[in-house]
Amino acid sequence: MIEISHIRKAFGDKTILEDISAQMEAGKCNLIIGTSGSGKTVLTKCIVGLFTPDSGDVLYSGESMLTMNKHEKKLLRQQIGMLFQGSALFDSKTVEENVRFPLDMFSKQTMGEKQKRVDEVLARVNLSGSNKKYPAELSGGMKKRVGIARAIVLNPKYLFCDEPNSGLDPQTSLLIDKLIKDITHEFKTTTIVVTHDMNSVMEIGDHIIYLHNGRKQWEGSNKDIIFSKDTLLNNFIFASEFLQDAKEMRMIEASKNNQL
Ligand SMILES: Nc1ncnc2c1ncn2[C@@H]1O[C@H](COP(=O)(O)OP(=O)(O)OP(=O)(O)O)[C@@H](O)[C@H]1O
Repeated sequence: MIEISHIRKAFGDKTILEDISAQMEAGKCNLIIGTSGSGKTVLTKCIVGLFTPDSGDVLYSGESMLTMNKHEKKLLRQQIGMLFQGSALFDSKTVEENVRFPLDMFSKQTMGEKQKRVDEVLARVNLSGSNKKYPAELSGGMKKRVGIARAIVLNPKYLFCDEPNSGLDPQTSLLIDKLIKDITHEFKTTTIVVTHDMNSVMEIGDHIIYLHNGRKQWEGSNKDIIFSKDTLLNNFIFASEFLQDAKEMRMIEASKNNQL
């Protein structure tokens, strides 16, 4: 579990994050959502240690990241898998070289052991047989799956996904969401997904943190969201008439189910 407590971050005299506290639960998909510029990336960078908050704390399994020494931070980083926006693969490396990269950096495994692990994670993301391909030969969805394989190759406790659906068609987005959800539940990772994708919010949002102007405006699950009366959240999530109708239908469905 990751706990953030009273995080504040400013750049110069511009306050970006104000007093944000939340818990990211293990074995769950924790989503950070909000309009552009609301502070999602800055908050995520504070959580992974790329930015130091001006005040507040970030606790990984109860231990403050801010007071860790260099060695402890290095150990923590090895427990964090990251899926970057746009996948961030090395174009000059093959799929298997990309996926093996964290093992080359951090593990003392033999080449044979690394190969076995690479094959395992490629199979997990349904890319067996693509080992020798180069990123240029892959579709956007395949690149994301390579990115996911690389993010999980060290068996991370924490998995960060930055806008995993950006640039993907709706059908491929669903597959990527399903993969992230399954991996989270299967390996009990504490997964944090930064997203704009409303479908992801409803499909994989076990726990959602909604930021507005650098503050936590709302927190809850995808089930709570349909009944939320928070106007800002409603305007953000159910922006169009179509989505508003979908929300009403879900509310009717949910209340019917409760009556059964
Ligand atoms: N290194 C930085 N120095 C100064 N200001 C920054 C820095 N990084 C981000 N900001 C500012 O912080 C605010 C929040 O940015 P952030 O990137 O966290 O928003 P976001 O919610 O992730 O937006 P988007 O959805 O567009 O990615 C913006 O006003 C941005 O200009």
